[in-house]
Amino acid sequence: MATDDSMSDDVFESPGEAPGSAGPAPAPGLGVSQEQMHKTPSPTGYPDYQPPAQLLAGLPPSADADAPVHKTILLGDSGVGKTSLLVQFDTGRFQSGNFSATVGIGFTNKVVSVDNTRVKLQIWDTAGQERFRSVTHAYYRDAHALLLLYDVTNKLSFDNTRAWLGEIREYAQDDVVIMLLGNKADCGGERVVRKEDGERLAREYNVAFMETSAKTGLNVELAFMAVARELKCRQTGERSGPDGDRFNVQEYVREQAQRGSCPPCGT
Ligand SMILES: Nc1nc2c(ncn2[C@@H]2O[C@H](COP(=O)(O)OP(=O)(O)OP(=O)(O)O)[C@@H](O)[C@H]2O)c(=O)[nH]1
Repeated sequence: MATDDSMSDDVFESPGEAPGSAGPAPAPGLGVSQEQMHKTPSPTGYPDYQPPAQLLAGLPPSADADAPVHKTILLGDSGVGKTSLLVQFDTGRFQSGNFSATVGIGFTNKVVSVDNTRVKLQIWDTAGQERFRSVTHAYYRDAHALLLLYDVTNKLSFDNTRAWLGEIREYAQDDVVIMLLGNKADCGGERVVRKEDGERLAREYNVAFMETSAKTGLNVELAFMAVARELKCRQTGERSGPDGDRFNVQEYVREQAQRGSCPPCGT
C-alpha cells in the first residue's frame, strides 16, 4: 500500500439515515427486516461481530457530509470469505471457526484517505447462497465497485466466477470497477486454483486481480484502497499515472501486490 494512503474507522452515517438509502430494502421473508438492518448495519455472518462503537452511538454530521458515498459490493459463492474479508478490513481481525452464512445483505461504512482526500466507501456484504441471488441483483445497479471473490481451495467457486461476471455485465453499470480476488491464499496445502489461473481469467475479462487472505490480512487493505483510489480519481477526473495518464487500477494492484510479500503458498 502506498504510504500516503490511510484508513480510519470513521463512519459517516448520520443517526437518522436509513441504511437502505443507498439501495433497495431486502425483499420480505429473507430474515433481515428494515429494523434489523438499521440496528445491525454490518454483516450478519458473525453473531459476535460488533460494528464500530461510533456507528451505534451515532455521529454528528461531519464536515464532508455531502461528499459522495461510493457503494462497493462484495460478491462470490457462499463460503469464499466475503464477510471475513470485510471484518479483516474493518477491524484487522480474523474470526475463525465461526462460520455462519450471511443472510440477505448488510453494509459497513468506512472512510479512507487517499492522498489526503477522504473517500467514503459503503461496503455491502452479500449472501453468496443461490437463494438470495435475485435480491442482491437489485443492489448491483447503483454500485460503483464490485469485489468478486473466489476461494483458491474451491475449484467450483473459481469456475462460478464466470457466471458471476456474466451477472455483473447484465445488472451492473458498464463502468463499474471490478476486482477479482482469489481468497484464502494462506491455505497452501489445500490450494486447487493456481494464481496464474486467476490472472488469466482477470486478463480475459479485463478486470483487476489479486490473491488475498482474510486470515493473514494479505492484500486485504490493498484491495479496498485500490478501489478507493480508482473511485477518487474518477470522481476528480484526476490523472495520476506515472506520465500523467489515467490511473489504472489493474496495473496499480499488480505493482503493489508484487512489492508486498508473496502469498505463503509460494506460487
Ligand atoms: N484459511 C482461511 N479461511 C478463511 C479465509 N476467509 C474466510 N475463511 C473461512 O471460510 C469460511 C467462510 O467465510 P465467510 O467470510 O463467512 O464466507 P462468505 O463468503 O461471507 O459466506 P456467505 O455469507 O455464505 O456468502 C469461514 O469458516 C472463515 O473462517 C481466509 O482467507 N483463509
